[in-house]
Amino acid sequence: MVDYRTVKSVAVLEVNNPPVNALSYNVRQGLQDGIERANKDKEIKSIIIIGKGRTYPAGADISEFSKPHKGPNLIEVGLGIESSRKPVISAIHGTCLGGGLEIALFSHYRIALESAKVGFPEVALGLLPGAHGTQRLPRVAGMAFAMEIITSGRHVSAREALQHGILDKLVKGNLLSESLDFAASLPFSVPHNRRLRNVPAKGAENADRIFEVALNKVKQKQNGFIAPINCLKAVKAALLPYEEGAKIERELFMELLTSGQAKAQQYVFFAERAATRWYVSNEKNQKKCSAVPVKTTGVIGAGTMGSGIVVTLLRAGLPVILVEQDSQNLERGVNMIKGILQGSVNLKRMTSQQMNKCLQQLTPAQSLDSLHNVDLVIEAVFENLKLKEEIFGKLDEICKQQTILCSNTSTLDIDKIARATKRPDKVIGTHFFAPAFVMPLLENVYGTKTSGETIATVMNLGKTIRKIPVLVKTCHGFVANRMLARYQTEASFLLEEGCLPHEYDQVMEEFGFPMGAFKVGDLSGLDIGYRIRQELAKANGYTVTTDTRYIQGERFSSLADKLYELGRLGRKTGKGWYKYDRPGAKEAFVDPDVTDIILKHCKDAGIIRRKISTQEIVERSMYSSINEGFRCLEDGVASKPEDIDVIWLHGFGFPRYRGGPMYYASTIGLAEVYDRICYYHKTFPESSYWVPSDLLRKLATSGRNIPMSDWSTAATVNKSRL
Ligand SMILES: CCCCCCCC/C=C\C/C=C/C(=O)SCCNC(=O)CCNC(=O)[C@H](O)C(C)(C)COP(=O)(O)OP(=O)(O)OC[C@H]1O[C@@H](n2cnc3c(N)ncnc32)[C@H](O)[C@@H]1OP(=O)(O)O
Repeated sequence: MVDYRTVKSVAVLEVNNPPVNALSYNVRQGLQDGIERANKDKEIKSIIIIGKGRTYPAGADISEFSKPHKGPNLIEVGLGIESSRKPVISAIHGTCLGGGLEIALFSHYRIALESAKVGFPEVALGLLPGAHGTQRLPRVAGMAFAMEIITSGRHVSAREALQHGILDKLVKGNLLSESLDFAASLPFSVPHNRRLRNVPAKGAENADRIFEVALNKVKQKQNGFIAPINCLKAVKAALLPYEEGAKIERELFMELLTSGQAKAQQYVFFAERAATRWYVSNEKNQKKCSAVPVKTTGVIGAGTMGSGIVVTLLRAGLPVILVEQDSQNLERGVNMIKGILQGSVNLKRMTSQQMNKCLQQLTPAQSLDSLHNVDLVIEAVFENLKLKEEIFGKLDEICKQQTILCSNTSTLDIDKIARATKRPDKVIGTHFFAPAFVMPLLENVYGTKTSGETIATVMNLGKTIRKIPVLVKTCHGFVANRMLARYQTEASFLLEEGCLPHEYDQVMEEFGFPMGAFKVGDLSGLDIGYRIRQELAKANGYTVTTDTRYIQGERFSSLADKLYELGRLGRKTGKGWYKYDRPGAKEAFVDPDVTDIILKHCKDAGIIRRKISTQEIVERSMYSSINEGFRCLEDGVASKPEDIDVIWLHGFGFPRYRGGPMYYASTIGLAEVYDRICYYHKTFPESSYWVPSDLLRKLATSGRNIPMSDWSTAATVNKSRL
């Protein structure tokens, strides 16, 4: 794990733990042994720590946090490095992160390739840099920079790190030979100030103010997360004598390590990576199927979704032909695209030059014929099966044989859309989330006949356009909207039974969602849900009016439709579930008119309102969705619970520190979740989605604590084997 070799009078400790040289037990042991050995060897004058392969150590081994501790800990290894009598140089390339940067800061000198990045991403794992990182960074880079870097977790370029004193020298070319030259230029002993414990933290004079500003910022931007607050407290402790500060860091670290938040965030780290891996069958899976190259693309529909998708493709360097039949709509779409890109320039996320380059790649067109030669088309027209079938039929005639045809449908059956073509193997759903140029999720939806190659191509496309692609099987609503429907329906029933929109939203925002369901409704527009309900009714042969209380025996709330019919479409009309200062404004105010509408609705329907507890709001919103999540696993629509969690984290802003709905269920305990679902099923028999999922029942009543990794397999085995 750590190869020891000597080059002239220099000991080179090369960390060899692919893929990212994480500081696993064997690496820590190897570094400790190597430092001791080099110090004992009279021929050795200095020591270089370097990473083999793609990077200097990118941090502690995250998978070890949940296991019993083995070997020397990172602090012991670091202290051994710092107290080395012979100068230790960290030679950095790739991503020097977390524990890796701590090892570098224990070293006496840091030299790096210009392409390297450094950072403390622990905050994203619910932790703080607990091997004295919070004590050492302020000593080289100052309190303000340390607080910013440690609470944001951002990766800092080598050049910026040099400017802030984190690195001593940048080099090009061969890192080892540059480091050997650097070593040769050093004194034989370690100067006092190269041991960072001997140096005071910079910026002490303004520390209180810096702390307050930083604290306000994290409370605003990372509300609900405890790690950023502990990070700040730990950095502030760097003003104390070194040992005292390190003791405080340790206490704050241990508090985080044992918190549910850190465990959830570490679960998310691995879940996000697991979600990009896909397996449909022995023949259709990531290992066996390769993506085809996508060099040219087309998007159909220049509405909000279509335009957002175009921006996403353009930003990834892909040329796009945007097709919209109506010239005014096309012009509006192109202006929207320009506006979004200009917004990125204003926010300094891209340069004007980059924006112009993107726009040069955009070809507006009014006919589908212009798509004849593209590699991949994404249809983003209104959610209407007939319309989509018609478009796919035409595309099949127009596009070259190899073109992959994608639909941005959010609910419709991919198999039905595919049937409109003679190439069902090349038809797939690519469900983007609004706004498409912001939301990281891409829910890719395969149909019965979609080929492995097509799946591989859109999973690959997801990465190319910097989204998190998750693969699911077709069904009505797929995973995201199928589960969300439960969540939203329960929210609407809670309004009928006693909540007001702001009361409901406050509870779910305190749970950790960035916005409650009613604020989200106002943001998306109440016309969207209205049209979907009308389309669904048409497709299934029933009618929905503002008097409807039941649809095919199922309870239904027409409150949202009542608001729609009053022209309350949400933010865009300045009125929805809330009122706004003007159309398009963001700040929502409680509207007494909405309270009156709700109260009248309840009176007319003979509903007796009651006080609803926070617990009931959270349980009904989350457990109804979780029950549906288990059904998705049961049906094979989702292949693993991690996929569902990633969908909620990146599609709906589920709080990361709770891991995702399925992980959240595991922390509550499946037996408890199941009991409550049974209770709600008894209480609300007219909502069939409360019927407990078979899989959940199996898992909850097995008498064992079955790990999440076994939930999907449990869907296919019978109870006696659980
Ligand atoms: C008495 C108690 C005393 C306690 C004393 C001890 C106190 C201090 C202890 C610890 C403090 C230090 C904490 C840390 O260092 S936490 C870790 C900080 N580092 C990170 O968070 C980096 C995480 N990794 C990444 O961000 C990326 O992987 C990357 C930027 C390094 C590379 O990105 P990319 O090229 O896109 O690769 P992948 O992300 O796909 O990763 C490849 C592969 O590697 C796995 N992996 C990555 N990092 C780690 C890691 N740190 N630990 C374990 N595994 C890691 C990743 O899961 C992928 O695996 P695969 O999916 O199976 O391929």
